[in-house]
Parts: sequence; structure tokens; C-alpha cells
Amino acid sequence: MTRAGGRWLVTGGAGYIGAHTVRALRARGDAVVVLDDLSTGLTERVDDDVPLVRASVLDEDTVAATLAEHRLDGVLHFAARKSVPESVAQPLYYWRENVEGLRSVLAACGRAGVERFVYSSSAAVYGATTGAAVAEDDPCEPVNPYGTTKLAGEWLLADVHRATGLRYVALRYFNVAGARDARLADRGQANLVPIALDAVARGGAPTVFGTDYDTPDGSCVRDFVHVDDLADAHVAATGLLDEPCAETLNVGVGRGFSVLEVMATVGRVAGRPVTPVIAPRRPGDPAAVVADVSRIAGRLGWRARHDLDDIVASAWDARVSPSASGS
Ligand SMILES: O=c1ccn([C@@H]2O[C@H](COP(=O)(O)OP(=O)(O)O[C@H]3O[C@H](CO)[C@H](O)[C@H](O)[C@H]3O)[C@@H](O)[C@H]2O)c(=O)[nH]1
Repeated sequence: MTRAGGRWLVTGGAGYIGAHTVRALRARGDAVVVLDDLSTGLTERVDDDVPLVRASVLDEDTVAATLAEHRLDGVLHFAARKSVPESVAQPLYYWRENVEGLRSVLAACGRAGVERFVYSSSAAVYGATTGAAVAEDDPCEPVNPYGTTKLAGEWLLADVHRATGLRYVALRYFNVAGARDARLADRGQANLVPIALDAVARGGAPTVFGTDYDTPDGSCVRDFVHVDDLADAHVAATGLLDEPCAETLNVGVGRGFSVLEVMATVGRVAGRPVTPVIAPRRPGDPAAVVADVSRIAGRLGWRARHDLDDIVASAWDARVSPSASGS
């Protein structure tokens, strides 16, 4: 289904998801050049034998020159801002970085004659879902600037596809967690799994925001996907680009776990009981967000191989266990 031998520019390849995908592409035998401004990316995530261009995606000339110089034939575009609260506070910044950044990379692709593109979208494009699994054709009503910029990016890709025939796959990530090793791990403090693991590792108690939702145990439900599975989905998606393609795909497991179930898993993995602090609801949190994954299964033959235990255990090893440095 997928063939090796691609030559890819990976923007944001020093970031958490980008670096995992670089590993997966190279494991298949593809060539990769990373372009990253290192504002949040880490050089240690980029292997020594991978060319690293330190530049912003807003620097269209450098992106175009990199594509030409390395004779690249496709782009996986990860470089973007991804904090929901930051996007609410700074919408202009998010529109510049996420939408203008994408426009700049697409303009560079046009100049270099590159017509294969994989785009990092998000479940945030759906907004507050009803709780039933969401499919790609369901309405998109994002509720914050992070989501609106990701959706605007999808529209931009569709417009360029219609005008130039650009081949693209937009992948809508659900809740990504886990790690291959410590070097690639998510160092951020923005999401449930790393926050909960850090709290437990420090001997503290993680917080659950709300147990009064209309869900089986009252806490929010999310679809947690292992970053290695997500990386594999990118590799599989590149296989669609051998033909004309304008595709949008959910990437999740297709099954929800509650925040309280995550806490129980953290306790099992850490080998110590976890008694979370129950706090009020976090503003803006939808009760349940779960992916309908039938389209990606049909188009790519892809499905997640890792379960929640694998996700939490790998994140624990990468963040907490010093022996798991893997670098
Ligand atoms: O310490 C914490 C942290 C989070 N949560 C809860 O855990 C759930 C997941 O929260 P995250 O912040 O990890 O993830 P979100 O589902 O809010 O957001 C994620 O999914 C969004 C799409 O829906 C965007 O893609 C976003 O970038 C991505 O982080 C939420 O119910 C949240 O309230 C806690 O209970 N305690």
C-alpha cells in the first residue's frame, strides 16, 4: 500500500509528533529533511544524520530553497501552535502561525513544483460534539481559535487542490499521548496524560476537572491515540499521494476512555494508588470526543495497535524512568 523512497520536508520535525513521524518515515527507508524554528522543538529529537534547517515556516523563500536544494517531493506539515487557551488569548498570533504559516509552505511548494502534502489537523475542528463518535462529514463548528485556524487550513488546502491539483491528506488527530522513548517524548504540560504522570511521579495527586458530566462515570471521555500509531498513520497516508487525492481522515482509536479511567491506568502503571483531586469543570471542555475511524480504516487499512495501557506505560517510561532514555 505504501512505498518507500519518498523524499520529505517535515516542518516541525523537532516537535513531539513530528519527530515520531520522522522516525517512522526513516524506518521505511524514506529520506527526510526537518525544518523547525526550534521555538518549541528540540534539536535532540532530530537524529544527527537528518538535515535540520532552522527556520520559520513563515520564511517562504527558505522553505522553497530547502525543497529545491534537497530535491524533495512532498511535505508533512506539523509546524504550528497548539495550545487552546493560548489561542483564545492570542487569536492573531494563531492565525499568523497556523494559517499564514500553511499558506507560506503551500506557496513554497508551488514554486518548487511539490504536489504532495500531509497536514496536521485536529479533532478541535468539530467543536462541542454530541458525544457520539464523530465522522469526517459531521458539522465542523470549532469553539476556539486553535480549532478555527486548523479548519481554515483544511479549507485552504481544498482551495489549492481545486486550483492546482495539489494532492493532500488532512489528518484530524484526537488525543495524542505516549512516547517511543525519552528523547522524543512530549515535554509539555498541556495535556492530561503527562500532567497526571508528573503529579504522581512527584508524589502528588492529579486533578480531575469535573465528575458531573453526562458520561458513564461522570468524567469527560476522550479518544486517546498512541503517538507511534499516529506516526504510522502519516506513513500510510503518504501512500495516497501517488494518485490525485484530497482526503480528510480522523485519527483515533474509535473508543473513548474517561478521565477517571486514565487515572486508574496511571495508578496501575506507576504501581501506586492514585487518588485524584476532584475539581470543578474546566471551561470549554466537551463531555465526550470520540472518533469514528471507519474512513481511515477503509482508505488506509490503518487502525491503532496500542491501547490506553501502552500509551500510559510508554509515557511513564519516557518521562519518569531514567533508564528509558533511549537516546
Ligand atoms: O490535569 C488535567 C488535565 C486535563 N483534564 C481533563 O482531561 C481531558 C483531556 O484534556 P486535554 O487537555 O489533555 O485534551 P483536550 O481534549 O482538552 O484537548 C485535546 O484535543 C483537542 C481536540 O478536541 C485539541 O486537539 C487539543 O489540542 C488537545 O490537547 C479533559 O476533559 C480535561 O478536562 C483533567 O481532568 N485534569
